[in-house]
Amino acid sequence: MLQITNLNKTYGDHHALKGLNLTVNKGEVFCLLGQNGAGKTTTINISLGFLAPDSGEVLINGKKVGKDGNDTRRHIAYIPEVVMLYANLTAVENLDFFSKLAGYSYDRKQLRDFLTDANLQSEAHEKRVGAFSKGMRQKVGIAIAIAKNADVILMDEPTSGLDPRATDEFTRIVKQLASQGKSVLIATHDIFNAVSIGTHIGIMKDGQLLHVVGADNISPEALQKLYLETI
Ligand SMILES: Nc1ncnc2c1ncn2[C@@H]1O[C@H](COP(=O)(O)OP(=O)(O)OP(=O)(O)O)[C@@H](O)[C@H]1O
Repeated sequence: MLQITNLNKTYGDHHALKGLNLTVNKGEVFCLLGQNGAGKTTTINISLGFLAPDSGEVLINGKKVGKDGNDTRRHIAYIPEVVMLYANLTAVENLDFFSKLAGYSYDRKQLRDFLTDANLQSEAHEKRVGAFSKGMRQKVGIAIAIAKNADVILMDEPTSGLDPRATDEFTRIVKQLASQGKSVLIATHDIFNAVSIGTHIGIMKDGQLLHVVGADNISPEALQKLYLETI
């Protein structure tokens, strides 16, 4: 579970987060929409412990990011827009490397099973990732999150540059992760995908969350209208 309470962050005299409150319970997918500069990446970076807030706190399963750093890092995974992997290593080797960094050691079959769970086709498991598409790299990133047994998964712009089929596949995997009890926070500009992938959708402007809607209660058209009226 991810709980963000009254988070404030300034860069010089720019107030990037203004008392942000946001909760992602187990099994929820929270899509955070907002213009460039709304504060989405700042929120993710503070949640990961990369940046310290001026005030407020982020709790991962009840433990405070920063203060209980080792406890929170173990339970959180981050999938950036472009997943950074070692080009000369295979998918299995990359997964092995990043799993070991997180303190887990798996045999080859377990590693391949995680890649299969992330929907990476088996022919790609033993191939070097240098030539992988964005969608394939993302699947390795998801396999890393699964292998790490992260309860909270943060994603930045996961569907930008994915073709419709890859977006559909990605949507199914995220729903599966949520059905297993993960809490997923996705920063995105993709309004249509937010409605299909999210359980909740938040619209952020100038460091504040101005609306939170349940994805079941809104059509893509209505969300687009609300978004354009808000930002
Ligand atoms: N290191 C920094 N130094 C100064 N200002 C920053 C820094 N990082 C972010 N900002 C400013 O803080 C505000 C929020 O930025 P942030 O990157 O969190 O927004 P965002 O919603 O993620 O935008 P995008 O959709 O472009 O990724 C912006 O006005 C940005 O210019």
